[in-house]
Amino acid sequence: MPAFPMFVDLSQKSVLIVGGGQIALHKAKALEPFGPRLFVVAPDVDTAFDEMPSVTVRRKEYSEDDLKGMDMVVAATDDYCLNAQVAADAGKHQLPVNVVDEPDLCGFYFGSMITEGDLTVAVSTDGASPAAARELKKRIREVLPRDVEASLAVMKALRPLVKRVYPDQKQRSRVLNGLTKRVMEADAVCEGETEKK
Ligand SMILES: C[C@@]1(CC(=O)O)C2=NC(=C\c3[nH]c(c(CCC(=O)O)c3CC(=O)O)Cc3[nH]c(c(CC(=O)O)c3CCC(=O)O)/C=C3\N/C(=C\2)[C@@H](CCC(=O)O)[C@]3(C)CC(=O)O)/[C@H]1CCC(=O)O
Ligand SMILES: NC(=O)c1ccc[n+]([C@@H]2O[C@H](COP(=O)([O-])OP(=O)(O)OC[C@H]3O[C@@H](n4cnc5c(N)ncnc54)[C@H](O)[C@@H]3O)[C@@H](O)[C@H]2O)c1
Repeated sequence: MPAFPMFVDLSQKSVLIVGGGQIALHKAKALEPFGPRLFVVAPDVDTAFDEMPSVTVRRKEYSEDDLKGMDMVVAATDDYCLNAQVAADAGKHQLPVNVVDEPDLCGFYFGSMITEGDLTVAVSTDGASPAAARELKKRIREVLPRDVEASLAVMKALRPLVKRVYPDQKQRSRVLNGLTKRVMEADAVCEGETEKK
């Protein structure tokens, strides 16, 4: 059964990452744009974590106490038994857990993600093929308008005004759909002009 893609507000949330190597760092970088407080616990922690303001490092071995105050957990050590223990502890505390590369121990998966301003595209193959998820993400990125971030910023600014001017929901929906197409087309035209120069 495929997993449901739930877009969760992680700002003000605390995420524990157990493990401080390359894979833990990759997970931290994937989470960072979504604004959570990140806590990394491991005896050996990659120095790149020190450059990340949202990260608090605990240089020590994991213990169940580390779960206190957490909203979500990622197990990314190189020790399968420890990762399984983290998953079991998280279950006990009813915390959602991801164990890297171990779908059977996961309560949630990471998707293959594109983030551009307010846009998030996440591709999941439900673990069938992470390589295919990566390839599909690349292809999707190619068909996105180059300035999608700006288009969304314009639509976000216009939306309250349109809501005020068009109290009728159906009419408002038509106007917003029409405006969206025009804004995205205008971006495409500007892009062409920039390329000609
Ligand atoms: C999103 C991303 C991680 C991220 O970016 O954070 C991610 N895997 C990525 C890459 C990737 N992972 C692997 C390869 C090698 C090629 C291949 O195996 O296909 C590549 C490709 C590469 O590196 O080129 C190996 C691998 N991964 C899992 C297994 C276990 C198994 O298959 O049983 C194995 C085999 C280990 C072994 O061989 O022993 C399992 C999972 N990997 C997932 C996510 C979840 C399901 C995602 C989905 O729905 O498809 C899930 C279920 C759990 C999780 O980890 O969350 C990133 C997306 C691509 C991107 O955007 O770069
Ligand atoms: N590096 C890759 O490209 C890659 C790719 C796919 C899967 N993986 C898998 O992901 C896992 C992590 O890979 P990595 O490259 O980040 O490993 P790594 O060896 O760089 O890091 C392992 C981390 O686990 C920590 N750790 C060990 N015992 C601990 C304990 N008791 N408490 C807390 N932390 C502890 C270590 O301190 C270290 O920070 C491995 O199982 C690996 O097989 C790695």
